[in-house]
Amino acid sequence: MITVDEALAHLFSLVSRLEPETVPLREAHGRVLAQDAEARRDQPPFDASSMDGYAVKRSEAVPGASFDVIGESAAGHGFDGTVNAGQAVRIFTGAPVPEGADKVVIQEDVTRDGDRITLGDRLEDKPNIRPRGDDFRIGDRVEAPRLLSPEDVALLASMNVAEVTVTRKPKVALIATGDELVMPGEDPGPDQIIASNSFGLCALLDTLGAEPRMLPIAGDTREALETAFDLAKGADLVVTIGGASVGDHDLVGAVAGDLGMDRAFYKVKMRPGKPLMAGRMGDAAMLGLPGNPVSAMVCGHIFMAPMIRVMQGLPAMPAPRLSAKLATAMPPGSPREHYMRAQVEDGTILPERSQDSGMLSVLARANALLIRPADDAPRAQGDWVDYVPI
Ligand SMILES: Nc1nc2c(c(=O)[nH]1)N[C@H]1C(S)=C(S)[C@@H](COP(=O)(O)OP(=O)(O)OC[C@H]3O[C@@H](n4cnc5c(N)ncnc54)[C@H](O)[C@@H]3O)O[C@H]1N2
Ligand code: MOO
Repeated sequence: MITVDEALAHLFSLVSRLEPETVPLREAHGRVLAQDAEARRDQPPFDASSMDGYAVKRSEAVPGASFDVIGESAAGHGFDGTVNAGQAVRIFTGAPVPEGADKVVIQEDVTRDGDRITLGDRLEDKPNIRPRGDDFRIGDRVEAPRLLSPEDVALLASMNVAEVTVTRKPKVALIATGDELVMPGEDPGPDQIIASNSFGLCALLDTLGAEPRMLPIAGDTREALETAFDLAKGADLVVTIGGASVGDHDLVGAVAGDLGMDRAFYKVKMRPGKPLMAGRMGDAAMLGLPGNPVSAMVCGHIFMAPMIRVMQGLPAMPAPRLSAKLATAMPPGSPREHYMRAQVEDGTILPERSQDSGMLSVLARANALLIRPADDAPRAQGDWVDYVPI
């Protein structure tokens, strides 16, 4: 059996960055920038007022000073003339500051009488002006690779970037295997259960910005699996669920092998997730996940998600880890690296009482996978441990 780190190294060697494509900005959220995007203008494009008030010369803005109001500058409609000594222009937030003015006195500090204003006794020192290019300048870049957040999209819009070049979405085919499985909403027979893993993994793939495709459930026969692999053609990654262990009906490895899968490894020294397999299958990478529902989801976070990120052009990195203080002592760990379902709250982490890899209710209420290294020594309450947020 290989370690989790060794398995990840194999998985990274099975995938590479996909081709770039250009998409409208509206579709950029959650995509990974494949080419730097460049600001097409300065922002603000002119010295802009940050408040509603009066634009004057800063040197004249002293308590009690009076000015003639000679015009108005509103957002979208600037003032054409110049502000000279003793003059003010009525100005609104976002409007261009007129020539000659270098301060905006907020209207709360001003008394107006017709076209004459007088400043109050206590004035703010701030100019209340956002200088041209203060936010960004023409040619400034958002650098690739970058997973685009809603804030990035807002910035790109402001830069007048209407389209971005991003990595194409990884196409992922999901194959659930097992005669016992039926789809949610169907009527299960007495020995049957509902297929849950492909739904959880599809949802995870959605959040990762991939393009999942759920194939029909494949029964435990060679023919059914061959048909499923055939339907998966065209995918960048084929993910099978179940049938990975050593039982008489666990056929995934054998069928994939017969179909030409070049296996990189089988079995990882981890809990849950031991019977994991992976390899190359024609143009696609293949990841065989164990069927136990928690094992499949944990492997989704620990192995599938980092593979997707590499296909998107992001660096080859394990799932990001944080650390927290243990809320309780723990007995010695097991010989396999253990990803324990746990709850993190206010910087402390509490492992769930049940760590059965069939218990989805436990996984669903957990918000962390507490990582115990292989053969970990007993841990005291208050010890720092690593975890992967989920
Ligand atoms: N003799 C041994 N038995 C088992 C071993 C072992 O080393 N020696 N490993 C155990 C471990 S660890 C795991 S994990 C499981 C994995 O087995 P498979 O990948 O072959 O998965 P299945 O047998 O097909 O299913 C296991 C379990 O999960 C349910 N399942 C499967 N697919 C789904 C799905 N899409 N949605 C919901 N539930 C699913 C299935 O009904 C089984 O209950 O093997 C252990 N056995
Ligand atoms: O590895 Mo199994 O995934 O421990 O339940």
